[in-house]
Amino acid sequence: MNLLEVSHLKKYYETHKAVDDISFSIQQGSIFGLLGPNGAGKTTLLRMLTGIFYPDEGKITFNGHPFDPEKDIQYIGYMPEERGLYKKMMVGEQTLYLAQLKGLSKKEATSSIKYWFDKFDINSWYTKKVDELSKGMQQKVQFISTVLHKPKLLILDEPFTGLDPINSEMIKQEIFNLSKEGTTIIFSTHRMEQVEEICDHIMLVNKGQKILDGSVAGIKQEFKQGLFKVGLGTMPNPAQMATWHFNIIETHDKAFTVKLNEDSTTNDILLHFIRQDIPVTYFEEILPTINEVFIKQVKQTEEADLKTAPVLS
Ligand SMILES: Nc1ncnc2c1ncn2[C@@H]1O[C@H](COP(=O)(O)OP(=O)(O)OP(=O)(O)O)[C@@H](O)[C@H]1O
Repeated sequence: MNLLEVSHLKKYYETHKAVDDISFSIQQGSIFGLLGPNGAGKTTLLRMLTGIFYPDEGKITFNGHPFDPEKDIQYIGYMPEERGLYKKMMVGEQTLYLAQLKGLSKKEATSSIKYWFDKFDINSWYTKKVDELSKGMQQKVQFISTVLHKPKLLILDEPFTGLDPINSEMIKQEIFNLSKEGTTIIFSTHRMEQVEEICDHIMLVNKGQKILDGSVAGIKQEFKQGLFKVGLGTMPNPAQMATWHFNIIETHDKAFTVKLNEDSTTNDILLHFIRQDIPVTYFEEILPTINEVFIKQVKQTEEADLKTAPVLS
């Protein structure tokens, strides 16, 4: 089931098209990565999904019905990139206030706060002012404040900024746990290695438009280039490497990166060595990283834009 369906969404700042006809859907429980270079329109899009902005055009369907920001906001948790805790308020008092704003009773809020503060072992922070916490500690409080009301849709904008590796790991595990329990997560970041580790689906936007949308595994398959790593037990001489089935791209000792030619198959690579009695110690397909796909796609749209731009005389 899709928790969110977005259809032909548009948002303009005067004449500038910040979000320009974007459509996509997100399955319940998915961890969906929203990617794009600076100024692509991600924040504008997230603000429409959280009811902060109304779209100029298009439709958002949330949990099977037309999105109603006033009613649905209690089912959404949004951790924006600019953090929004009140600096002079005590941590406990503040989390209680934020949970009640999201519709929890005082009793429910207190019990949820206890659960999360125990889990993160931060009970001693309860009576501290936000001001007295480090940036990373504030980040943890902000994360807790975003999930206290058990949102159906959790939107996290750069949730790991300022966190050390241990705290990043803790938050990452919580993201996985929440997804397993059925929470749908939109995760916006510029850190591509985190996208590979965390997301099951990604959407890439540039200049307000969607340029790629699919499962992480599917996108890696779509952009693969027939590259393989072959490890050999003995060093072949140049004549033993010569074949029309593949080209050698890189050599490291007895390990080779090869590019398969279009009419050949992976078995042709293996047979090439086996027939010559050269032992194959390992064989692995090299898939592109999401970072490589991101750079390739963004560059491609920039080049296409340059070609269609009017020539100034
Ligand atoms: N309040 C505003 N008024 C006018 N233009 C705006 C406003 N907010 C954003 N923009 C413009 O809209 C475009 C999209 O901005 P947005 O903040 O949504 O991008 P982003 O993808 O979140 O970028 P970043 O990764 O840098 O945070 C940019 O060109 C930006 O300059």
